[in-house]
Amino acid sequence: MNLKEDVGIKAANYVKDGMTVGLGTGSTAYYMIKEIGRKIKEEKLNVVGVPTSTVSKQQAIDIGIPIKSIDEVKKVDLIIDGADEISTDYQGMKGGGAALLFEKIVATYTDQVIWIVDESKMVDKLGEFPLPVEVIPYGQHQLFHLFAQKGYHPSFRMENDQMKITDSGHSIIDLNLTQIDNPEKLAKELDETVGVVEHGLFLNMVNTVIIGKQSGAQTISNIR
Ligand SMILES: O=C[C@H](O)[C@H](O)[C@H](O)COP(=O)(O)O
Repeated sequence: MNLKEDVGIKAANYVKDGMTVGLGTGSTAYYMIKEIGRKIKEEKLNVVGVPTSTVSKQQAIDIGIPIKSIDEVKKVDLIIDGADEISTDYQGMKGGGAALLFEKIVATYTDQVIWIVDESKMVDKLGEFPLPVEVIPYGQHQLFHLFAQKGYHPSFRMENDQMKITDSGHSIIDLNLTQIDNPEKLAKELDETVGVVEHGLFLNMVNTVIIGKQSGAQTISNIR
């Protein structure tokens, strides 16, 4: 069974007629977007999608999901998105696909947040996956040194031997932390660091998690 496909399809069932839906990014969200496209075509589902990246936007356009930007809608009813790690207390890390900024903006203005993951993403503590920090290019090497001095083992995100540039023109510094004991403290510290635009800690944000398992998907609702 393709676990990402399974949870993508299950999550699309939360989308009801007339909703405005945040379209997450990544290899799991891909299946959710595909399923919403199918429902529009075959079941005449009537929805508007708010994409969180140029990749999701293009996929939505290609399969006929009507889209609007976050600034063109009054509010978003639901966002369905992937995650890189989810801890046992349902805090998340995102941004492995460099879409964290738009994902966090859309999630912030959304009534209900659903994350879809395969079981490999469930962890005791966040931090094994490198924490993405989106930074303004001006001064980014100073920031890199600052993170190195703090022992955060930074690395610039690369793509085809070039620095990865996000949809909003920023760079990404990944922090190789191994384990994050206090995500709230680290999030606050990064929020207060000049030059940091956003980071991949998505704390106290998710309402529902759908976990793909070989034995059958598990849905955890009413998280907050
Ligand atoms: O920037 C990318 C997003 O945060 C993704 O949702 C996250 O990286 C998970 O992606 P995937 O489903 O491909 O593992």
